[in-house]
Amino acid sequence: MNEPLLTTHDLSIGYPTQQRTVAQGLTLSLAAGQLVCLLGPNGAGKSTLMRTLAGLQTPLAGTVQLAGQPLTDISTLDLARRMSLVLAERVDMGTMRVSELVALGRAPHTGRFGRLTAIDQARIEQALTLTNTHRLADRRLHQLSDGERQTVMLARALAQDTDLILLDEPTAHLDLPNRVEMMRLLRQLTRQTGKAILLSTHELDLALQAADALWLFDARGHLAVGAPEDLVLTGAFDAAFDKAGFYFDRSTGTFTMQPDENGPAVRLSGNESLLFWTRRALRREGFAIQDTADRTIEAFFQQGQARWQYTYAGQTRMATSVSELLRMLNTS
Ligand SMILES: Nc1ncnc2c1ncn2[C@@H]1O[C@H](COP(=O)(O)OP(=O)(O)OP(=O)(O)O)[C@@H](O)[C@H]1O
Repeated sequence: MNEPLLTTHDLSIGYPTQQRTVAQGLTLSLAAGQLVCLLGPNGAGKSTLMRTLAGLQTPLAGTVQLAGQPLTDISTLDLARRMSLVLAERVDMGTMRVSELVALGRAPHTGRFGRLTAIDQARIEQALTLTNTHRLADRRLHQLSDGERQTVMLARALAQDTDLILLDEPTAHLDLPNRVEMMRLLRQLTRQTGKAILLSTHELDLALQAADALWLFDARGHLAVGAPEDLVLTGAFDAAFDKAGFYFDRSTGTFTMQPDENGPAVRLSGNESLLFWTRRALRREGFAIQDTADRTIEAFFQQGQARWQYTYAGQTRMATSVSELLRMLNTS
């Protein structure tokens, strides 16, 4: 494990004027080269922790240290050279061009007159290339979609070229392929450049796949820390998002709606890929799936076409789609 870059000791976070403690006793560590995802239900404390780690909010108690140095001892300029922050809130940048915004990422490095050197230009180029935002460089910020703006904000943070990057919900406005791409890029950055990245997200599935570690808040402000798989296997993951009506299916790693199971029981066998989707449909419709049931369904492929053979009370019928199968079950 690399040296810790960001550490907290017995940290309490919250809002003193409202007498609101969001979480306490947080002793955390983020190492160089690590991608950590901060997860938790709405209102658990993710943004509050992010802002406190970035020095935008004063801790109620305890300390935050960057490479062993208390955050409070680091000047604003030095902090900007070592830590970049992308917040979820939309910032009104007026008519600034994308290329100008990304160049602003170099401000902590460019000295009094803000003149860009060849190194600064190279970092800006690299940030635009990595985030695939070259094509937007001449556009004005108010002409971007929310997802494009989010990616451009990451480009600015990359141009800042800090060892530590904090991102509050960087995938919030992205479509699925771009969410996956963003996670892949962040993971690649930690691997190739040794940067430490902490991001808060509601993308549980992607976080489980991409993160080296999770910091997982539950609704009461308790924080569990560990490898994604360990937090799933210990039950911490289910518990953090515990709510009536759905459950975390450990065999697929997804949250699933709790089935009503008020319909008759069926026995299901056959081709694995068909079984997965047939099971989903049966559960949604309230059928219980049991190995001892009288109603049996065999799912298989015949000349490349999916088929479901349904047998009940000595009668066998063949369905050519899931919806046809459901109709048969609901009428017999
Ligand atoms: N300025 C504030 N003053 C007082 N309480 C606040 C303030 N901002 C947030 N809170 C409260 O602090 C708690 C944590 O909020 P926070 O925004 O950190 O949660 P979050 O995990 O980021 O939520 P979400 O997933 O909804 O973005 C919530 O109960 C919230 O109501």
